[in-house]
Amino acid sequence: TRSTRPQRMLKAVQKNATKGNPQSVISAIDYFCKNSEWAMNVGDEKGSILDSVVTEVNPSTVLELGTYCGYSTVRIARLLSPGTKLITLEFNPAYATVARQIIAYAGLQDKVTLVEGSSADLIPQIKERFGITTFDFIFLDHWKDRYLPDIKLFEECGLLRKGSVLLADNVICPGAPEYLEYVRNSPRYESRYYPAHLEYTKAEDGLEKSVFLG
Ligand SMILES: O=C(NCc1cccc(CNc2ccc3[nH]ncc3c2)c1)c1cc(-c2ccc(F)cc2)cc(O)c1O
Ligand SMILES: [Mg+2]
Repeated sequence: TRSTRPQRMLKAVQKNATKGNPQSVISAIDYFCKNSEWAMNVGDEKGSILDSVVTEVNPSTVLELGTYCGYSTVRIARLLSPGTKLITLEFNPAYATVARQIIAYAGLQDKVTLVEGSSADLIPQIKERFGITTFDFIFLDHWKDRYLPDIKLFEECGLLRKGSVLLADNVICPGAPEYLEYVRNSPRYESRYYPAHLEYTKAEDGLEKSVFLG
């Protein structure tokens, strides 16, 4: 049967990247998406903004919602201090299978815990399952209609502390209007929009960075 796009992306990584070299894995995926098939990775333009925010925060505890093929997982994990791990959550088992292999190819498997499941189920379990009190950095890149319910869930579960940084992909395209309205109008967040473009296209998109004020 015909391969899937994530499987073809994995093949491109295995063919064009150097094992254990995260930057070469990032470049191989971007090349594949620009020259072969578009895919919903955060991409190089928004990825550079992600890099700068992660570097600025230098987080000890990290959560990513929406692994897909692991592109942003690799971007984040390659920047973490030694001993720091990130938890990434993926609902689609086929995506998770490819992501594990791409993360391993980059040599970052020891810095990543990939959990299969949905945010609604996992978020309330995080404290007991992973011994985490609060997150320093959260990257939202899963179903766009889950951004708002999930940020409220983070608050309810006490997973945010004064200074926790949430970075949301696709706030323009496909869009997360209710989430934007919430973080931009809530007195509990300081929000800032980083304009960019939808990965590998000229369409407008951007990232919203929101700092929890406690
Ligand atoms: O929709 C998007 N991504 C989310 C997504 C999408 C599908 C499946 C999953 C399954 N993974 C999943 C689900 C629920 C979950 N709960 N907790 C974890 C978790 C994980 C996740 C997206 C779309 C576009 C886009 C498409 C088309 C177009 F024309 C323009 C733009 C661009 C992006 O950058 C995007 O990020
Ligand atoms: Mg995205």
